[in-house]
Amino acid sequence: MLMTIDGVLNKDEVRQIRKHLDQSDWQDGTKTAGSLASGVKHNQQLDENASVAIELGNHILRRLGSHPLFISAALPERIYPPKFNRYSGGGHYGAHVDGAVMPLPGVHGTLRSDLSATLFLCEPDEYDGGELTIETAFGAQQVKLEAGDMVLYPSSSLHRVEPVTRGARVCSFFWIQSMVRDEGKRTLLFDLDQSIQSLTPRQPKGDGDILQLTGVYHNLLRRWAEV
Ligand SMILES: O=C(O)CCC(=O)C(=O)O
Ligand SMILES: [Fe+2]
Repeated sequence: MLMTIDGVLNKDEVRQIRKHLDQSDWQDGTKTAGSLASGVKHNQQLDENASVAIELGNHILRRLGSHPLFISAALPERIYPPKFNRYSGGGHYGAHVDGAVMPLPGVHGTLRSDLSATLFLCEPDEYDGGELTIETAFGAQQVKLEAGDMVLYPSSSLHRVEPVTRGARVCSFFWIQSMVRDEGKRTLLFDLDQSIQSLTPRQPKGDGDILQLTGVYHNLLRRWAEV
């Protein structure tokens, strides 16, 4: 499932984050390209060990942790510390698939990438090009969101970032290991949860049917979650 999650950050937060990012040292992104991406990556990234990257990343993680739509859709078990990238002057990222298993920086342990995320930190009118093009079963989808909005898509998808021909595209990007690895099962749980959420305010408190549906949700999660 490819979905957008609006308002992960408000415009004030984006402004603050951009103020820090625009003053930061950006490195050539090819330095951190893994074997799957080498040769196709032409962008800039913030050093993931820089204190500014760690602090801004933690702020994004706090916002994600209290975002009901993100939790419902991703069922996160682990989130890679958010990274930051910048494309300008024709910068682009050719077609690739993200690595399946990544070492987590700073700790012993790894993350299996089930979902990939891009959180936009600039408005669409600040740059030309730069669409995130994701191949899906229904054809290629082009994504270019407002600042503060985020796209979530399966890490198994072939994707690319189109050349930025004017201005600069600044984003945060990261990966999520979900409690529910299987995309189809995760989508069923998301649909069930969203239906329960929309029915709940319309029914009397303690309604037996909603209670039963909520039980079904948790019992499916109990069967499918790997924690
Ligand atoms: O910049 C983006 O939106 C995606 C970046 C990306 O695909 C990656 O770093 O693997
Ligand atoms: Fe990628």
